[in-house]
Amino acid sequence: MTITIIGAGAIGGVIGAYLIRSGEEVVFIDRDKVHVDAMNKKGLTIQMKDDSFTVEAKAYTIEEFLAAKLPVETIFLAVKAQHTKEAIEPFKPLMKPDSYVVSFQNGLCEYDIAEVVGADRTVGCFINLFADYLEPGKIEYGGVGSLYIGETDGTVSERVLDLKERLQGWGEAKATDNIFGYLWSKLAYGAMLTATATTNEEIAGFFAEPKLHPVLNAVGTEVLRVAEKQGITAEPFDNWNPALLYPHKKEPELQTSYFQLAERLRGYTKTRTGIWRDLAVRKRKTEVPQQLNPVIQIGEEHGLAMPLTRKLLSLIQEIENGKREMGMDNLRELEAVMQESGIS
Ligand SMILES: NC(=O)C1=CN([C@@H]2O[C@H](COP(=O)(O)OP(=O)(O)OC[C@H]3O[C@@H](n4cnc5c(N)ncnc54)[C@H](OP(=O)(O)O)[C@@H]3O)[C@@H](O)[C@H]2O)C=CC1
Ligand SMILES: CC(C)(CO)C(=O)C(=O)O
Repeated sequence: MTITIIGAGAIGGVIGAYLIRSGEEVVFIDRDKVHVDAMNKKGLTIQMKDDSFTVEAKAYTIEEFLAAKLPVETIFLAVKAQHTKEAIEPFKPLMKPDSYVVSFQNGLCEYDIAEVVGADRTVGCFINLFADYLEPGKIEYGGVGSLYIGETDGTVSERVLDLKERLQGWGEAKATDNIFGYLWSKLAYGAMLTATATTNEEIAGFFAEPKLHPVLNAVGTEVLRVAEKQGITAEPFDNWNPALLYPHKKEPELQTSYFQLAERLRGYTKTRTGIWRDLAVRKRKTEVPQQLNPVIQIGEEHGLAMPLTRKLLSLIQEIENGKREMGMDNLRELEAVMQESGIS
């Protein structure tokens, strides 16, 4: 069965290249024609710390793919959250009755996908590897992380087990009956990482510095409260264990886990978030509103004021709009909101 990857950037590129290498039939669709042409001409290169490999790749722009009238079977969606719906819509008419879309994204994109193709054709995925698009035809695989596949209704279906097997070509993918537990846990962790992206500092330094832990804790706690209200059990992964932070902070284990996380991140060649990269390098809008607005909205529905998440979103949007510089002063503003709110 062909895997059609929509969005051949950091995540789509890494997953696709490994699957091609393991013998899967993979087709890439990306809106960046220069990248598409480079992949077709010289293959797709995955650059790691001490190694690299190149695979032959079949890639199309959206228009080229639609003109070729190729069928679509399994779709892996790996665009930034704000492009979710527009990325799938053109391909919906090409999907077969048993085709489905897997979200290789951060956030709660599964809900957006379900609105386009239906909940029964949407499969959830949590991914925590670290990667960056470097140049046309070249992706940096900057650090290995977990990958879980699961149905949004919590069942472990045949297609989930099949995907898990096929993804072994990338690495140790696992099936889960609690995909939203991973996605909400990543939303909390991701909000903490988003706070780091308001500065120019590396992520590892935040987890290594105890003075910065209170503000990270407050940002993570606010999201985990919403998850709890939703009846979600947030899952641990890759040295991040939400149960050490919320509902009751468990020290000294929490601090020890942050030091371990810092150690893990120091081994990665990708040292900052994709959000930081969009702001500082690629100079474009981030996916932060698509990730944080739903959390704020759901939090408010539960009667939570969400001051830290709101402040974080406004900091990022002001940086996007050129109204604010990146820097540690932004963290100080977040700390002030933390103190006012009493959240720790
Ligand atoms: N990078 C990472 O380490 C991690 C990323 N994630 C998540 O994975 C998702 C993908 O991120 P990432 O791979 O970093 O993003 P990238 O920007 O590297 O890749 C996305 C690619 O999709 C292309 N694209 C955008 N819109 C469309 C469209 N409508 N049709 C086809 N292609 C399109 C983009 O083109 P253009 O550049 O022109 O917009 C880009 O080439 C995000 O939700 C992110 O949060 C999760 C874990 C780790
Ligand atoms: C920080 C990271 C790598 C965490 O998975 C990420 O999601 C991104 O860079 O977009």
